[in-house]
Amino acid sequence: SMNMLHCGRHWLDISFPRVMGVLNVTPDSFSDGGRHIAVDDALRHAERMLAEGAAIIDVGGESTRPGASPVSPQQELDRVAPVIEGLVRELDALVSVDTSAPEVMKEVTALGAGMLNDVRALRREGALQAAARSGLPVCVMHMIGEPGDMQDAPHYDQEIESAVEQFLADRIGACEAAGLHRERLILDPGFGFGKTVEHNLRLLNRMDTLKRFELPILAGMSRKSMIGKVLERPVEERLSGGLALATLAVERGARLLRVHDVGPTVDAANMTWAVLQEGLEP
Ligand SMILES: Nc1nc2[nH]c(SCCc3ccc(S(N)(=O)=O)cc3)nc2c(=O)[nH]1
Repeated sequence: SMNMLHCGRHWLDISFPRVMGVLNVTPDSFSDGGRHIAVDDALRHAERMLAEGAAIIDVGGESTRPGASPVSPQQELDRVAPVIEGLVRELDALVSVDTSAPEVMKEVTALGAGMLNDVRALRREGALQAAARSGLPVCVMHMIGEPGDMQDAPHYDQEIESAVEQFLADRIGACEAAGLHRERLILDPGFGFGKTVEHNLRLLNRMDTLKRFELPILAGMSRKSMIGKVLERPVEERLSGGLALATLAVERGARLLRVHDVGPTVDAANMTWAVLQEGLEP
């Protein structure tokens, strides 16, 4: 139904805004010697985010920040598999996996992942089929180009919100044609993926147009350059800006917020929700 997402062995109530905590499993922390320490560190970080109110932990084996270089599915799996196993077995966490690779989707589903998060919106060969077979909810996100070139003078022949809306409508159609029911989809405008700062600001301001799809919306703006460029703050000083964006995203209809600073964002989202609901729902 609209308000509950079936995420493998978890049911996620999205009748109110939920926070997704970002867990970095960067390659350098997984050099052979450091693997176990790095996995333990990751699990402790996840435990803290869960204690701060994260409903989901988001793990990715491929960096998709601007300029990042591609990784093989095996490299992705080597990075995320040990962490997913720990998250599932030790913390019983609802785990979202950032991947575009069908092989990774299949393997992480077997490991107990609860959600797939594909910044390429299942456009890779075999991804639609793998996502459909997983039975999991899938976040499909708008991105133009690849991380290596997406920020090279991003340009659109139409308004950004129309381009994003058209792209997501097309992906919803492709998913349904592949037997992936639209109720399993989460939509994401993809802040920072092939967009200028002005594109990102306009996109957030007009994000309520995505409500027409009647599907949950995910927004990921935490510590991104749209904050840095407006406030002229380095990445470690972008929390206040990020909370302003999270508040606006909830007001514009987002139900999932992908962030690094879980506790503060949970409070900002809950405060915003209380105003929108004009009270503390039973
Ligand atoms: N669904 C979903 N998944 C995501 N995974 C990531 S990783 C962030 C990569 C990045 C870093 C920094 C900039 S920038 N140049 O704007 O600061 C852009 C992209 N993000 C998202 C997001 O939003 N949604």
